[in-house]
Amino acid sequence: MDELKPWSHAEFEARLRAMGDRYHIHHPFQVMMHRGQCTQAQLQAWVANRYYYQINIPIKDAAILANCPEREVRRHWVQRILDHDGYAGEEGGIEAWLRLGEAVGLDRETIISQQLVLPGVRFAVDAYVNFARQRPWQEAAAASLTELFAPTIHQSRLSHWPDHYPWIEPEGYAYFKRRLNEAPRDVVNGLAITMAHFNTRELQERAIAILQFKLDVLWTMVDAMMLAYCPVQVEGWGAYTPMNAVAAAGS
Ligand SMILES: O=C(O)c1cc(C(=O)O)c2c(n1)C(=O)C(=O)c1cc(C(=O)O)[nH]c1-2
Repeated sequence: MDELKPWSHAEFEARLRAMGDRYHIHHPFQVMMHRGQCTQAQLQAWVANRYYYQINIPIKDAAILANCPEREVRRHWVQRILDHDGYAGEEGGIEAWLRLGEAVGLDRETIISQQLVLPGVRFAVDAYVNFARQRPWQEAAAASLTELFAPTIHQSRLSHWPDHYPWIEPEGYAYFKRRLNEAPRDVVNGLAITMAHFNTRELQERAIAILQFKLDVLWTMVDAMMLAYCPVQVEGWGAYTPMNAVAAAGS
């Protein structure tokens, strides 16, 4: 049987973008957050858990660099590490995330200690880092393409949280503002790599599967948080409390 023809770049990109239907913006925990239905304890728990993602993004990007023999690609990709870690005169995204944590009422030692990070969140984030370590760098670059959908979620937080959660210190919003500038630039670069490398139908379908894997990482993180921080009542059984959720919920 003849091999299927590759999709045109336009069709391939459209198929990648269509996967935004499965982005974590549609997860019930994110929907609750978006509608202003989260308690302060739930928002704090989300920020503390997401910290584990934030600190692992530059480690993931360093793994991509380590696997990439192309200087031109590294010259661009290294900027992602600097965005998060910062450099002289630039505090970086991780510091901005810690300030978001403080703006929602956490103290930075608690966040940095990772004591609130749930096992499910840890497993999901570690799966992403391990993917970047073990797979060809072009595959890991394609996995970053959930960033296609990230500006929408960052913008919705900037637009709605100040009304819904007036107790959040305005200082906390710096992280989301930064990402509005950084993510579109990353996407242009990530898409160019993906278009160039995944150039047969088989490889294009592989790219779709990789993006689904990454969507699953993000979805699984919020699944773990929802189970831990939104009370579930099972008849004849106590409330569900994973090991370290009690301290996080502050109840
Ligand atoms: O708040 C979010 O919903 C969200 C999602 C994602 C994403 O889609 O992976 C990223 C970010 N934020 C983000 O801030 C960020 O720096 C980032 C880097 C990456 C990546 O895969 O390299 N994703 C994301």
